[in-house]
Amino acid sequence: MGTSADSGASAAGSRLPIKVALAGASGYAGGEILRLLLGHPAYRDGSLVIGALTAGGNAGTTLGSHHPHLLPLADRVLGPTDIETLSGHDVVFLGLPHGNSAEIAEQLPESTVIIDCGADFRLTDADDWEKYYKSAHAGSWPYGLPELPGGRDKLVSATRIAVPGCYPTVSSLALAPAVAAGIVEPRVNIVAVSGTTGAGRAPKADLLGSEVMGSVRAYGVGGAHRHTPEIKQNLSAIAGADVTVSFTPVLAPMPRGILATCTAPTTATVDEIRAVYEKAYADEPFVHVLQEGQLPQTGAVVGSNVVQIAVTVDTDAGLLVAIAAIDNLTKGTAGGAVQSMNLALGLPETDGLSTVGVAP
Ligand SMILES: NC(=O)C1=CN([C@@H]2O[C@H](COP(=O)(O)OP(=O)(O)OC[C@H]3O[C@@H](n4cnc5c(N)ncnc54)[C@H](OP(=O)(O)O)[C@@H]3O)[C@@H](O)[C@H]2O)C=CC1
Ligand SMILES: CC(=O)N[C@@H](CCC(=O)OP(=O)(O)O)C(=O)O
Repeated sequence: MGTSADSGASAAGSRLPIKVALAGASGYAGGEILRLLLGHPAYRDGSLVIGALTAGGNAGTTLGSHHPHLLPLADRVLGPTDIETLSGHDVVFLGLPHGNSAEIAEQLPESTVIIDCGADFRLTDADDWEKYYKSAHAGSWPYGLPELPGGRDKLVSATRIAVPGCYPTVSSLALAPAVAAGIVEPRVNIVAVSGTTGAGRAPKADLLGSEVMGSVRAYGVGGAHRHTPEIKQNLSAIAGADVTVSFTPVLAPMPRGILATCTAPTTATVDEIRAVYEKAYADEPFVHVLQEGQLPQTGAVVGSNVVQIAVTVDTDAGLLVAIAAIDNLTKGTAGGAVQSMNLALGLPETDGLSTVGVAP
């Protein structure tokens, strides 16, 4: 890890107490950010304070009416998501639907650390953005995935951070070591099963309990899902050349978690591959490469910021098989956002983030 507690104390010290605002507090990502902040050592010792909390149509209601588990903040009334409410903070988290971040970001001072959980600033290629999001490209910001090669350096002292999508987080980390080491051909296939909180909280007919329970279904197939270019961007940057990505998301009847099964052609042995992964992630506090014979499961990472990864080789098929699990709301959004905040402010990177899940 590149950030020491000592340098953290001095960097954050220049802004103490750190005042944090959150836009989209009634949503799933917003609720999870607040859960993590309430357990953050800086909040507990008073050096981080939680300021404005905002929403869209739910402005004027209490946080507790949306997140009854966030008891210490239950009586807070959500404000409107506007510049007046969000000004005057050191850190502003944006947990808003895509397309809402740029207008807010451009009105806040450069010195404000803005951490966007939406997609608006993730893609560097304007054509990709326009093809998948059907709107004008707002630009790109440092990408909030420190475990990617060179990823951490971009976040230290950053004042604008784009938190990755949940599927790109798990898929990129599952494949990055193999791609970086050149032990797979640059053609990867990813099938990832997600819980329903990945779709957000806004009501949608095909996400009604009775539509989702007791059934598993693919969606966004055939390269249509907007996370395809994001995964391709990450892996191609690591490879230094184009990586072809086939990505198929699958919706499962569970609230949290993603299990991604990733394959790529290889001639390497399982021992060679394991050695590559163990070396790549040896110093990463949140990436756990499992022992031979163990397999990741979403139930083991609920509420934690951990990515569990297992790697093996299907020798008959000539394929590397990397399987990875995350909690989409923690490492897949809010945990990644808080980890990025820690790096940006020079706080210890792991502060407020558990490696211990909730099970069963
Ligand atoms: N859920 C996940 O696993 C992940 C989510 N993300 C991203 O995080 C962001 C938030 O997602 P999530 O929390 O799931 O979404 P939710 O639908 O659960 O929450 C959205 C939040 O934004 C507010 N909001 C909606 N429209 C507007 C608007 N026009 N102006 C102001 N506020 C508005 C909502 O307020 P109100 O209640 O008033 O409508 C709510 O607080 C999205 O960009 C999403 O893509 C990223 C990775 C994973
Ligand atoms: C289950 C489900 O619907 N998941 C969401 C992805 C959630 C996420 O990470 O996405 P963004 O931040 O890019 O919206 C989807 O497929 O659209």
